[in-house]
Amino acid sequence: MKINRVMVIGAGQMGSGIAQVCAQAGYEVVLNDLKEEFLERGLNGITKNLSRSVEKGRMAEDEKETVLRRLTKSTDLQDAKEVDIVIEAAVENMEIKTKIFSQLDEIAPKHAILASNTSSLPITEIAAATKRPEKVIGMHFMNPVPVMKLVEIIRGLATTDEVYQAIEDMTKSLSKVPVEVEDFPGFVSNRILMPMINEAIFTLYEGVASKEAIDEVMKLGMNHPMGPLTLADFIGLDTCLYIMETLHEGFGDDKYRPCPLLRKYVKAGWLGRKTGRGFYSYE
Ligand SMILES: CC(=O)CC(=O)SCCNC(=O)CCNC(=O)[C@H](O)C(C)(C)COP(=O)(O)OP(=O)(O)OC[C@H]1O[C@@H](n2cnc3c(N)ncnc32)[C@H](O)[C@@H]1OP(=O)(O)O
Ligand SMILES: NC(=O)C1=CN([C@@H]2O[C@H](COP(=O)(O)OP(=O)(O)OC[C@H]3O[C@@H](n4cnc5c(N)ncnc54)[C@H](OP(=O)(O)O)[C@@H]3O)[C@@H](O)[C@H]2O)C=CC1
Repeated sequence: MKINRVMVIGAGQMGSGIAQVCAQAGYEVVLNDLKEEFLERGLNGITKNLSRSVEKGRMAEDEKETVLRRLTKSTDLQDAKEVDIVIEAAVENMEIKTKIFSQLDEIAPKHAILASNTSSLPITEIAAATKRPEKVIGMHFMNPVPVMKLVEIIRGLATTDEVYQAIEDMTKSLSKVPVEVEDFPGFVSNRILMPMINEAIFTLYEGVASKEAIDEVMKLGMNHPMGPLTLADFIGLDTCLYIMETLHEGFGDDKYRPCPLLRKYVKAGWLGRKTGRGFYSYE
């Protein structure tokens, strides 16, 4: 299965990172979002990353221009007509994702793979919104995409070996390391990471320590590159809450109950770094 043309849906922090690494690996990339301004923001981020690589002498200026030329903007899903794979990285919401997948199923060529970068939602349920569940798969990148090596690959119940192999090959072509996991809520990464972050928020909520102290303990004591509250801000508190809700509902176990403080911050619109305020302020 030959993949040349890629559509990435969602030009947020994940979608723009995925578009960047795909373009750097030589794929033609259509980056789709609802509005032109989100695409501009995503492309500005990509340009900044590439410029930093040029400044550091890791990339030539003409290579940067070549990479940028491989990226096309789109605000119309109809642009999926000529791609070999779509990687969806819109918000972590089942209703939105299933709507996108059922539309893509009508638009994308028959041979096209429909992949989701979902952090936690069941791939089998997303696949059921299409008439090609055998070509639907989870391709879960980590944030920041240009830096992190892992891609978790999740098969839905109907995903074929051929489609799995194509995604594994593509992951390697992006200089990333594929790890296969089964389709259960949160997969492996967020089943382990997100309860740790949620517990850090409970620790703050219960007044056990200040936010700085909690982060310092995990950074200096456990050698984590970022403390859990800084990491939550980095991921996005809305995304953290969606993931906890998926774990809570999916396993029906109260050990996954989202911390009320997390809910409160999301209700306030304090979503972390992307909105300028979360547990910390970024203005
Ligand atoms: C929620 C989910 O579904 C799954 C997830 O993704 S969970 C989140 C997983 N990610 C993590 O846990 C990240 C934890 N944090 C880290 O690993 C590090 O703090 C970090 C890599 C983000 C930054 O590292 P740092 O050493 O503190 O900072 P810094 O020196 O500025 O950056 C290191 C390198 O990363 C690059 N980098 C940092 N942020 C970047 C970004 N957003 N985009 C591109 N490159 C970035 C820098 O340019 C730098 O590159 P060079 O060394 O080659 O110059
Ligand atoms: N943040 C992280 O660390 C990680 C996140 N993920 C997953 O990646 C996905 C995206 O997360 P992230 O990039 O952080 O989120 P962001 O909020 O940064 O970006 C999401 C983007 O998708 C756009 N969008 C929403 N609905 C649609 C739609 N119907 N069609 C096209 N674009 C749409 C949003 O626009 P608008 O602003 O208008 O809503 C926004 O620009 C989620 O599923 C998340 O769980 C996976 C790994 C790590």
